Amino acid sequence: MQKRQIPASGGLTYGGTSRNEMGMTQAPSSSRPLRVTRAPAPLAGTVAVPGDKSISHRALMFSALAEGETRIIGLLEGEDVLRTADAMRALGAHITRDENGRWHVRGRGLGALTEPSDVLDMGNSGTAARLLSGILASHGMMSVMTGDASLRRRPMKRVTDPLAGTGATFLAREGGRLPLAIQGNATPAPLDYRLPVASAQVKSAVLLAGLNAAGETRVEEPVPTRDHTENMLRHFGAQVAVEETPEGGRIIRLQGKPHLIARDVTVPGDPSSAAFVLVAALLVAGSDVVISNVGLNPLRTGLFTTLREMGARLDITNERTEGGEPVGDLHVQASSLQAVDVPAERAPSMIDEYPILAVAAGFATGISRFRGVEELRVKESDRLASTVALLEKNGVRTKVDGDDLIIYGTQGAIPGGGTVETHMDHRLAMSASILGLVAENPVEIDDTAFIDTSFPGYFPLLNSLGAGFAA
Ligand SMILES: O=C(O)C1=C[C@@H](OP(=O)(O)O)[C@@H](O)[C@H](O)C1
Ligand SMILES: C=C(OP(=O)(O)O)C(=O)O
Repeated sequence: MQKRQIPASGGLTYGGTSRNEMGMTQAPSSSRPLRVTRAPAPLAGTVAVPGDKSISHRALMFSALAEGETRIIGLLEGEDVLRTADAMRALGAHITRDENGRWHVRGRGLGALTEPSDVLDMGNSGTAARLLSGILASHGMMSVMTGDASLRRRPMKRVTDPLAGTGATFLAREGGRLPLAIQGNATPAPLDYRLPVASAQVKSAVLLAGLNAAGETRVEEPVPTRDHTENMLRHFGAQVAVEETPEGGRIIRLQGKPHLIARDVTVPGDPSSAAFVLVAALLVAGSDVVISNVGLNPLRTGLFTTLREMGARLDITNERTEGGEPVGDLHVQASSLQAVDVPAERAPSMIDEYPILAVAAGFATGISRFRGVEELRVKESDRLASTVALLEKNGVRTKVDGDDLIIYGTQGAIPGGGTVETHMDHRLAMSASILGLVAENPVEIDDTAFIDTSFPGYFPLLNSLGAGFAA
């Protein structure tokens, strides 16, 4: 198995993917299949998961738009985020990593990014592609963005439709998919947009385009989504006002042309990564685990609420605020879980956690229903279909009812024995690995390489708790 190196100032190598001399992503150079057998013993110990992916992307992008040098502590060094670092370098920011693992970004200042001389390759990352499109649309230059086979399948019209209102023009493939050519506008018009889907990526793309637009950019979201963009833009000096609507949504107003100034950013542990360790500890009998320094932004913690409703023994200790975000330590003990009915409004606060919640529901007692999970269809894989296949192949019955997913719990007796296809989806691979730890028969996973996009060091971390993965 080849290990990806962390670059000091460029020249990335990737574990799961490779690039040709044009900088374009090739099919995964080598897949990493894995056979997972039951955990040999209870999981025990204390671990810290890598930095938050959403916050890490934003820290690199916003610091590249600020004046001065930003220091980032705890940046996620996963492939998705390294793609963003690579892209911001290609746009003129100076980005390095020091020997203590801190990242330094010398920004260009708002409106001062330079035209990239080559295609920007966003790899597997929807967040990188969508947020960057807002920045590129509002700079007077021509750029082309692409990604790997998974990202090239994902919808981009959800961002290019609103961004066209700035005066930028886009040329994309059928259905608005990558590769995407963008002719940005140096004097973009500010947007006033109501999100048709609950998406923090679309909200952020519109807000980022608004940075370089004179006047006020307004975004209305029917259901609140993660607000890291709003929080971090304020941290860098922008004026962002947020108002709750009587219907439970939010209106965000950004004043254009702020003076963005470099500020240190401390990245908390990613709750979406902690989710896998948490569910493993809940399901492997006798486990007792602490996950320290996990981000607890209330727009990210829907899984914790849901697991508690299922009967999880989950305590949050040492709650504090770090770098403007709430953080704490999770203490989790193996628990006997009951089925749950997850309301649709909760989906944005746990959107990436459904595959691993599905494993917990498959192990639980009773019939669970996850309501309104249609957005799962447009992730790294069609996660509704791939989560169903993960469970069904391992002997757990499921049903898709419109946009709801129904899971028939096995009362702690998942048969296993299936071969799981992960479709270039890191969350599917991690969910399958946890299912394998508690299933009665070994589980085969076709490829675990994409785990490096969001959770480098995943298997060693779980093995330090006693999981016994052969990876
Ligand atoms: O803004 C972000 O950082 C993200 C938003 C979510 O996507 P959507 O905006 O498509 O829901 C999430 O699934 C993704 O992993 C990260
Ligand atoms: C959906 C995800 O990420 P992205 O949209 O950035 O590819 C994810 O990490 O689960």
